Amino acid sequence: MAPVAVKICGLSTPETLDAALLAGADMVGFVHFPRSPRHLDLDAGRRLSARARGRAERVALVVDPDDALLDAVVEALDPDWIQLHGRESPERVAAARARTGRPVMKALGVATLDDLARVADYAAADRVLLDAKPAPGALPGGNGHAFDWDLIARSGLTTPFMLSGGLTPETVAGALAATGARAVDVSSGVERRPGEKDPDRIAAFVAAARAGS
Ligand SMILES: O=C(O)c1ccccc1NCC(=O)[C@H](O)[C@H](O)COP(=O)(O)O
Repeated sequence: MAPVAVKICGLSTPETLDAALLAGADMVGFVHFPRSPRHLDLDAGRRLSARARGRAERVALVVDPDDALLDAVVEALDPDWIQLHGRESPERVAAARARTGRPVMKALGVATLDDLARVADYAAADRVLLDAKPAPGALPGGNGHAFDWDLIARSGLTTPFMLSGGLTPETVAGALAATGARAVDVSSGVERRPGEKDPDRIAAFVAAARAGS
């Protein structure tokens, strides 16, 4: 069986990006969303993404982007993936995929079985990322909250997914066992404080995910 794929999201410095690459992360995520403590402007995103080129799959994360923002992010970061982390419809996912020529990962917030039923609507996405549904007024993601993993088994979900939301080096092995996920994503759980990644926790997360495979 292939090893569990690991994405480290919200990287914002060369040092922490290098820590993720050295640890063997499969995907590295760059957030372009001004409200986020992990926001990178396009110039900073361009530099970090270039640094990771060919060393991991680079993910540009945007929230309800219009076409102009999609174009600008693709021009600057030349990402391997686009992650849509807002309220994008299935039609918008398909349009973003066609416009950018990049695979699209669509994040879906999960709090109930009904939320998991929505996965079936997103066949246009190349990958679905299941994250905790944010509280009203909170950021769309990166909140460090887990959802009830038992919902996944109860839903009968058969579509492959990336598991996200409140994962840490301490919990990721249990999450893999509980959900059967073959891909995981983390942001807050490898930080010292919002927006400040910890290289040691990044390494510990990747090792724990691989050990739990
Ligand atoms: O990380 C952010 O600041 C962010 C802001 C706006 C939309 C999405 C965001 N992050 C999305 C991610 O992919 C996170 O890794 C995911 O939500 C898990 O975050 P966490 O629970 O903190 O590990």
